[in-house]
Amino acid sequence: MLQFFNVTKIYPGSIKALSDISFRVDKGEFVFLVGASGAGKSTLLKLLTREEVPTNGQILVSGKNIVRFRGREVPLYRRKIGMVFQDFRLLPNKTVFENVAFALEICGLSGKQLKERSMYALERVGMAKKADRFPAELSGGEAQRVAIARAIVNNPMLILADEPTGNLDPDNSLAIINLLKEINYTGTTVIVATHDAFIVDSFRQRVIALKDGKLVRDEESGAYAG
Ligand SMILES: Nc1ncnc2c1ncn2[C@@H]1O[C@H](COP(=O)(O)OP(=O)(O)OP(=O)(O)O)[C@@H](O)[C@H]1O
Repeated sequence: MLQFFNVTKIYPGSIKALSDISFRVDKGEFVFLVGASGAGKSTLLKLLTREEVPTNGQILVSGKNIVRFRGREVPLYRRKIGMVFQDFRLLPNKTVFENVAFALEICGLSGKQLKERSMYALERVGMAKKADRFPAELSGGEAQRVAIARAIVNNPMLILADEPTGNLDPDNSLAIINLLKEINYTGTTVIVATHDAFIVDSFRQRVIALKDGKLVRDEESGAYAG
């Protein structure tokens, strides 16, 4: 489903964030991307969302070289990816329902279908009953559930989560990763960047470890530390 070929990313100022990275993730896999702060995890995710382009190397997603995308290809590609962030990034002046529906509106959906699909996504994350609340009225765990509903409402092929448990306590962290696992069971590929050792050790999934921009470990059923 996605493949990195010898990807290097050098930011202005000669900062080498990623160095000669190659790996492949198949459809339906669940991957923890681990590494200390500054190891290059966010850069790798930004290459996948096409917020950044590699300095060298190629990235294939669903058979397409995303490095070569031009113009309209980029927003169309991004619609197929669900993003989840540490700080939730919900729109404060929109309700829970509106936050999720907004992702569909951008794609031109309206009316009954928009309502049904938004409510179904909220049901999947257990937040339908709070559809009319505003983000400020939610706990961190609830806010992250809504963010996940927003990420899945378009039926993405890929979910990228950048430190999704960074603002949550251990119980909520487990619940959020369990939710991402449930979504993964339905065939969506999931990549979670994290430095939460407790989470990684609890779930024992594939682990790709970065250190100083290099891929230093790729293990099935891995632990946080090698
Ligand atoms: N836009 C940028 N311009 C210049 N340097 C950058 C930029 N973004 C990241 N870097 C640098 O690239 C390296 C990798 O950063 P990155 O954010 O990918 O690491 P990370 O593993 O996600 O860290 P964290 O867990 O703290 O988010 C770091 O040295 C960082 O300072």
